[in-house]
Amino acid sequence: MRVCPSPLRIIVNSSLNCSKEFSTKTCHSFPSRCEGRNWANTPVLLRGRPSLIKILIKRRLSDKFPPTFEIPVENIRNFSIIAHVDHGKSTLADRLLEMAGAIDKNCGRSQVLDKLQVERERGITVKAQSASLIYNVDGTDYMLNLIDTPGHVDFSNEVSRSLSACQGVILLVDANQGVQAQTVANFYMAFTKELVIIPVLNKIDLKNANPEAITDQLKNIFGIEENEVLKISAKLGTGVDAVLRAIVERIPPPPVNRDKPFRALLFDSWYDRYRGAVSLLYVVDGKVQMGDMISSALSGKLYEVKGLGILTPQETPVECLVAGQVGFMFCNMRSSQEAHIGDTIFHEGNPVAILPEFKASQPMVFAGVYPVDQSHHVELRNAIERLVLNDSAVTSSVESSPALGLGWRLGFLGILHLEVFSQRLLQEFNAEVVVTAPSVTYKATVIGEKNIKKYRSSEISFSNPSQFPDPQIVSEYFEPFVLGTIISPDKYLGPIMQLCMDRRGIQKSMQNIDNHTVMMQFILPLNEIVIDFHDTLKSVSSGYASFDYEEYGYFESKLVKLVILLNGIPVDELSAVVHSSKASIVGHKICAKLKELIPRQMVLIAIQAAVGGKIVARETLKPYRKDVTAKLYGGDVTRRKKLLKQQAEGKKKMRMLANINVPKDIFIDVLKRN
Ligand SMILES: Nc1nc2c(ncn2[C@@H]2O[C@H](COP(=O)(O)OP(=O)(O)OP(=O)(O)O)[C@@H](O)[C@H]2O)c(=O)[nH]1
Repeated sequence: MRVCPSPLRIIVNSSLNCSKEFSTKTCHSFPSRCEGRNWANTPVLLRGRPSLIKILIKRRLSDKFPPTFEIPVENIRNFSIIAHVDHGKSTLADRLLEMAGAIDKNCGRSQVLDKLQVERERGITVKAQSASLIYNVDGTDYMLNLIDTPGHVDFSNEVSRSLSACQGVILLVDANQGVQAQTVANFYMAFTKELVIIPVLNKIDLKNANPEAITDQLKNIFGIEENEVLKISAKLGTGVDAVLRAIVERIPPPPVNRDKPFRALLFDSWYDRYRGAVSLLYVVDGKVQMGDMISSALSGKLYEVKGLGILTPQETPVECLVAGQVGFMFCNMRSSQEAHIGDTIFHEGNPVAILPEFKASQPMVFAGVYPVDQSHHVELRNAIERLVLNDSAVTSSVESSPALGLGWRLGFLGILHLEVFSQRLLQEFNAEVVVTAPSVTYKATVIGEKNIKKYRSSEISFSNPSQFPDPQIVSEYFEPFVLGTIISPDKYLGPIMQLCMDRRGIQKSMQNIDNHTVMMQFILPLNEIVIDFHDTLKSVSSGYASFDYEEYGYFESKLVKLVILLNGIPVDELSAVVHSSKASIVGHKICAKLKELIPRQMVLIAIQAAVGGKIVARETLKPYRKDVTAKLYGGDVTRRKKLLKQQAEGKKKMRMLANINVPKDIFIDVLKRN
């Protein structure tokens, strides 16, 4: 808590949630003005005696949150809300927060737990967020630790990470759309972890909602009985109290022991300028207090606990965290790599059994990320390190490119993940980047003793087309496949089958989940789905089909390197690895797309695609000289200079490839098929 001199400005906590400011004439009106609102994080302008205001604030905070160790384990419930994209997870989280009094109904914000700018702009959750609520049922206070998770498949890592701190989940299903692909994936994720599943149908207020039919779907697919299903409207708040009661009644308290030595699972972290790495802990045994010396099982390093707190959903400091609780801790972890997701934290000199580390998701797509200006290399390195701390699914290694300089090859769970990451780099760290064409990781078996020695193994992996091994030294190439699940109304079956066949898919199964809806499984090459499969699927099914996928292993494939040449010079940054049957089609598409994307320049540009020295496609971009001052007849010289300056600024946004200026976003845009 910070108290500044007159006029008094009190910020109980610096991360603002309800950012309305208000002022009062005297401090005596403070309690009444604040009654019933969540003001713990609100900056308050007051005139009065600081000491009195401090007392009022403390009293109010302690009203809501008794010292955390006073809450018995049997009154704690840890749960996540899981669902398909847009089925209403964040809206339900808002209602739960409101009903528990953690946020004010009139604070003027929705989806309160979607804190990132990118989440608010895109209207999707990309980062799981926790909140601890105190909720009273029949005269007993319960501490509910809720985690709102993302719905998109590219962020499934966030869901599985969150579930490791929970004993139950709310499986939310849109009563209009019904069971979708991520509903199935999320259900099985919770089911295999043996968590209690509370099925909840949302959006029953919608005119087209059909709760009875969707209840049947839940029964057919998951064997969920009708009497287990709750029906709510998260938007209007209808039935949400029954959800809170079900959480208390159906989900068991965490299986923890407060008498054992301290042991906690580090399951999320973020970077703070002043405090370094902040870790989110699920305390499994014992308790941790301010000033304790703790150790990390993975690094063996020692730290002194400098701060502890719970998220309410604002950061609320506490003196200690006890077994069963979810809370944050900072302890002078200066380097981002020190806060390792899945690590076990314990008291110094008191080793404990290491908690099972959860299986990290493997990155599916890789792309080169380079600073727009090489002089910003160090700043970008720091930004990437800090962002990776908050997004543990991203992997990174250093790489360089003749055209783009020094950069990193980053691994992502999908294209949306890549786009969100680069958007966060810009918004949260002011780091503008060039992202190269995304690619998946291929494998090859190398032959010849000399070559095996050179590569140090007979099997090599590569994700960058520039590392494509010479076909003469390779006996087989392998590419990764996924098992895709598609759920759609049956009237779109034809176009969906056609799309999957076009993408080299093999049908594995088909099941009716009700009279109008089918669930299909296809084995698909990952490189055929990473870029635009989801968008195309949506467009062929008028938006009704949903898609989810999981790894299915590597299979032999006839791969070739499709080299793109600009005026005869090969450009690795634009080249791609493709199946031989698709080389010509993809080559024509890339050349046509490049013709569209590269601005006409003063020289003629030949755009060619080649496989093994044979040209498979060609486009020609005619020369053009743009005299921006041509329209000026006489007039002031400053106008002429202004136009030339604008033209020079435009050129700065271009990258030089094979002596040709190209827009910096060309690498991703060229792969988008539409
Ligand atoms: N009519 C109606 N609309 C709802 C209800 N619940 C949520 N919505 C709307 O559904 C849309 C998606 O809601 P969100 O809460 O963002 O969904 P989400 O599941 O958190 O979305 P992701 O995190 O992106 O997966 C928003 O426009 C909400 O206003 C409801 O009960 N009734």
